[in-house]
Amino acid sequence: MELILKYFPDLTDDQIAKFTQLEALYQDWNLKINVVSRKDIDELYLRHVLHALAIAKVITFKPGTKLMDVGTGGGFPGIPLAILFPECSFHLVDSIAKKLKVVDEVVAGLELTNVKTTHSRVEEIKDTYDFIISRAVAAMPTFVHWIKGKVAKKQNHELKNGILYLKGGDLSEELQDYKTATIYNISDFYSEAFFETKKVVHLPIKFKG
Ligand SMILES: C[S@@+](CC[C@H](N)C(=O)[O-])C[C@H]1O[C@@H](n2cnc3c(N)ncnc32)[C@H](O)[C@@H]1O
Repeated sequence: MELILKYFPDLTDDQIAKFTQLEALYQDWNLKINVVSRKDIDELYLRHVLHALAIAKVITFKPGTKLMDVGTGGGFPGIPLAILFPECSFHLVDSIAKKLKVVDEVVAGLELTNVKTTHSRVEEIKDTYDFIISRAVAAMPTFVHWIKGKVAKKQNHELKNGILYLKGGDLSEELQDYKTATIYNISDFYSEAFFETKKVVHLPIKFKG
């Protein structure tokens, strides 16, 4: 928990309580349904929570912002961001029901009223969102194809709209066709060695006309 407070010192008591409770909930549920590897559970705050919150170092979502986490798995990056932005709504989607079972239990345990989950492939989702967030799900060309038509046209953010994707490694080849993408090095925000090669990619979605 100290790790989270090191980089997010302005958390409310409620947020601190929720981030603290998160670890026990994941440990408990992971024993029943393995969605997070043993090593990752031992370093939950570093590998999952802080990693997810790197998106909040790139943008502060305004109250009312509508987000979808595509391929949320065990709830990342959606759950930590939903704790940090309680006035925004988060739709967590995954095509594997077992993983969402854990997410549903964690959401219930934390009494997160701003999160809903759907068991579905994202291609089947019909709604639109201000931002689509994701980590480790698909290469950008596939991902952009999947979320076509799912980003809302209204632009009420300095970053406008679009995709915020947590990715690792060298992205130059994967992003070569996306000239409007901005890549943020997470090591500029956090000093832990774990983040050395990790990035947040923002890809705005442009509309014709
Ligand atoms: C490597 S896991 C990443 C999970 C989580 N985002 C994380 O970083 O911990 C990829 C997840 O994407 C989900 N997934 C893959 N293709 C999908 C699709 N088309 N629609 C929804 N979920 C998908 C998988 O079921 C899996 O849970």
